[in-house]
Amino acid sequence: MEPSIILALDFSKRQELDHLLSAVKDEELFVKVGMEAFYLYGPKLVDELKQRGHSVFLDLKLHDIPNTVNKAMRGLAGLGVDLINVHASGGSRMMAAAIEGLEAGTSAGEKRPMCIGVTQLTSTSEEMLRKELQISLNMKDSVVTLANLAKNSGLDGVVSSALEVPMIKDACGDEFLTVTPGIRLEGDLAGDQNRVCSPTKARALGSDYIVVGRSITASPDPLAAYVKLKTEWGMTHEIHR
Ligand SMILES: O=C(O)c1cc(=O)[nH]c(=O)n1[C@@H]1O[C@H](COP(=O)(O)O)[C@@H](O)[C@H]1O
Repeated sequence: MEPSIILALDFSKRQELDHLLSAVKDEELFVKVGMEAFYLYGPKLVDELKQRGHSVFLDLKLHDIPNTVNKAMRGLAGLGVDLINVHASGGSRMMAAAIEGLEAGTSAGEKRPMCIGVTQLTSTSEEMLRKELQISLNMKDSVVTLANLAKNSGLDGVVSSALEVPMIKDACGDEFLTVTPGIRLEGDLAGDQNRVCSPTKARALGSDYIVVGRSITASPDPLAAYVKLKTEWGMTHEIHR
């Protein structure tokens, strides 16, 4: 059973990353390693986090031709991460190839990493969708279309804003995982995020996991921020799968 708050380790300085980890050292953690840290510190960092007993979400948002994604996932599966992602807009063949690659790269007796598809990034607004990306669907319909595509391609869930979770659960079922970034504690700046939500509201909307970066990492007291988040999200909220 892992904690359902995913802490984004978005750092390019190893010292800052270690400082955060030492602030929350007594917590049972589900951490996320994204592009910022992985491109610099790579598989070694993932290995260290696993050695410390943390659950790890490797957030590299793969988006390429099916063959490349398949081969990349074969290698990444060997890192022993718990959760990994692709962009759902890469299409059904790409997503199916990702799952095949993960299965092929997972050693016998081990559990393959759960794989989720990013629907629309939480930094994307309704206006960007329409004007820049020229997508004729509104945000909720676009997110649900991509969630259905991800489900039918064999993925375990999706990344979206918490605001779209009820529609995703209606369309794809309760078991289909929803992982929701764009979480802000009251008073925190949204920054580059457009579709933001508080932890309390995310829980009420039925999110399975919330992803939190700057509300904790940019806080002068990261442990206090993490504990506040845990309280608002609900300490007893656990995922059973
Ligand atoms: O896949 C993700 O994790 C992700 C998808 C998305 O749509 N939006 C999003 O913010 N994220 C990640 O979630 C984290 C959010 O960070 P904060 O905005 O600092 O809480 C970052 O590491 C993003 O890369």
